[in-house]
Amino acid sequence: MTLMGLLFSSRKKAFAAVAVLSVLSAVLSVAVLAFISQRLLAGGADLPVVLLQFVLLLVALFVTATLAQVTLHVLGHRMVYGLRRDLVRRVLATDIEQLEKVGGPHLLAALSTDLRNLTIAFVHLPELVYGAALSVAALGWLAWLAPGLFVVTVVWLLATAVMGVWLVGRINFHIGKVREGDDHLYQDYQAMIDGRKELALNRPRAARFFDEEFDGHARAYRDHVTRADIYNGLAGNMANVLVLALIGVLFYLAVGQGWADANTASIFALTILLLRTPLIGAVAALPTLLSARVSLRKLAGLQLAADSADLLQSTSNTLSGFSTLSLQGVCYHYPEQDGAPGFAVGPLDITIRRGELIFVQGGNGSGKSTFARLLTGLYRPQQGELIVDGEPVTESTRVAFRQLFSSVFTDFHLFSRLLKGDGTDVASADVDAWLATLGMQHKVREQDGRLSDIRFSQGQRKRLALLMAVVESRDCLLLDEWAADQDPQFRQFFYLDLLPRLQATGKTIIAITHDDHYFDRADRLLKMDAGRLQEIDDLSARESVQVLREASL
Ligand SMILES: Nc1ncnc2c1ncn2[C@@H]1O[C@H](COP(=O)(O)OP(=O)(O)OP(=O)(O)O)[C@@H](O)[C@H]1O
Repeated sequence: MTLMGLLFSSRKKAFAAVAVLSVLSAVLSVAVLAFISQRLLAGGADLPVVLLQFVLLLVALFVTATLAQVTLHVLGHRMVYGLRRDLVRRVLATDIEQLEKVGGPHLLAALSTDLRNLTIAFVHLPELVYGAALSVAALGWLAWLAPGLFVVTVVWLLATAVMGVWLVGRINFHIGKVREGDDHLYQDYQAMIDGRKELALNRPRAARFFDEEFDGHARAYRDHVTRADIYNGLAGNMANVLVLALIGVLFYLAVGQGWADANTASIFALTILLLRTPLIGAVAALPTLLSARVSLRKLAGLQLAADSADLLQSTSNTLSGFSTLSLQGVCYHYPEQDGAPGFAVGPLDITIRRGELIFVQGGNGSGKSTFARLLTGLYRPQQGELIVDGEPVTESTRVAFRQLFSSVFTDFHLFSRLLKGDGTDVASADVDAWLATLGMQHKVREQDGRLSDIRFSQGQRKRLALLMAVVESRDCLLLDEWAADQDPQFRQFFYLDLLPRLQATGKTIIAITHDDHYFDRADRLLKMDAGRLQEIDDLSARESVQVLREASL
């Protein structure tokens, strides 16, 4: 969609008002010129009246031009605000598979660079709209004054525009590269922030990262943005010189060749000088408009979910109270990379009964976390089905299905806001009780529905993430290697005391774990191996897993 289309589609009436006001102020600008040439310069006895009319004309011009610009500015910034809201809502509604495909740095670049480009373009839009209206009004007047000179003017301006097309193509090319450069730079910033410890400990790595990755991208960005600006400057200068040349040509044709009198030629010159400012302004605004066009394309390329009114309304847990939850023939392939096939999981067949405590074990990279993402509905099975109490999960029930789960994944994010699963506030007493259970009561407290602090060690942050998950009071709790960062005492407390306590409240618990000492605490033990799931159903087999594991250590 174009900028104008975007603006027009959402607020038709306001846009129409701006257009009318712009045309009116442009007509008034030309009227001021006409008044100067026809009335003021003519002189006469009624000068006070003429001056009063002149002042009134100027006041009318000031009011309409200001109204047009203010309305367009307000409209433009509202538009950007709406776009920002839509974009964030759509990101929140988009499946994590797509978000992972796009990647964090690209999303950040879209949310910052693309929105900024659109904002800047909207700031320049008033000049363009006004310039276009002024050009039409001024050319109309010139056509009425001297048709011959008008035709020359139009042909000259069109020839200028045709010459400008090549330059616009070059500017557009470099603007596209600048936007790609933004994506690379965001990737570098992300690596620099996430890898701060590694880079601080290894200065040679930091130096090579700076020279080979960041600096290369920053230089490419600099070169493209410089070229875009040079071509733009060239376009501006060319427009300026050709417009001035046009004045010379018009004077020559009028006075030299007798096409019109000197007075008409002067009026043409005055009018073209009046047009020069918006014309140069339009050329100067070109890169911002081209950037906005590239940004609109980039935003469309993210393939985010469509926005809809009920997107963020809290989903009632319509599937609450399930008896069984099954995966039937569920398969999932990661996309291939550099010609190599992606990792494949499945077919997975498993039925989980309400209230069970299930452990999932398996080697690194065997597919446990992928299984967890499929089970929780975060990944869409490419084959097979999720089934709740005999009913397949469909597109319309997928979001509700996800609301069955609370989770602590290995790459969890710790929010400070405490919320129940239905989006309501958590009772302070519950939070305090859980803080005490998790041994965090002296470190952090609940304050206005938030945790007073979240800057803790990884093990402590995981305890708070568990607190967040349990106060949600959802039916199922999924924990991905939760105990891996806990000290031995708390790990023991977790397996022997906390999990049974949570299970006693009716929760179904699926815990991915390598802690084979506690495998016998689960109702069921599942093993993931090269993307296939098998159930280890007798204790002796569980012990053999344990013995094998100990032997391999
Ligand atoms: N985002 C991704 N894109 C492509 N492939 C992926 C992605 N995430 C995981 N994989 C592939 O899937 C395989 C299984 O990953 P998964 O995270 O499910 O393993 P895991 O059993 O949880 O491992 P670990 O015990 O090390 O956490 C990985 O070896 C990797 O090849």
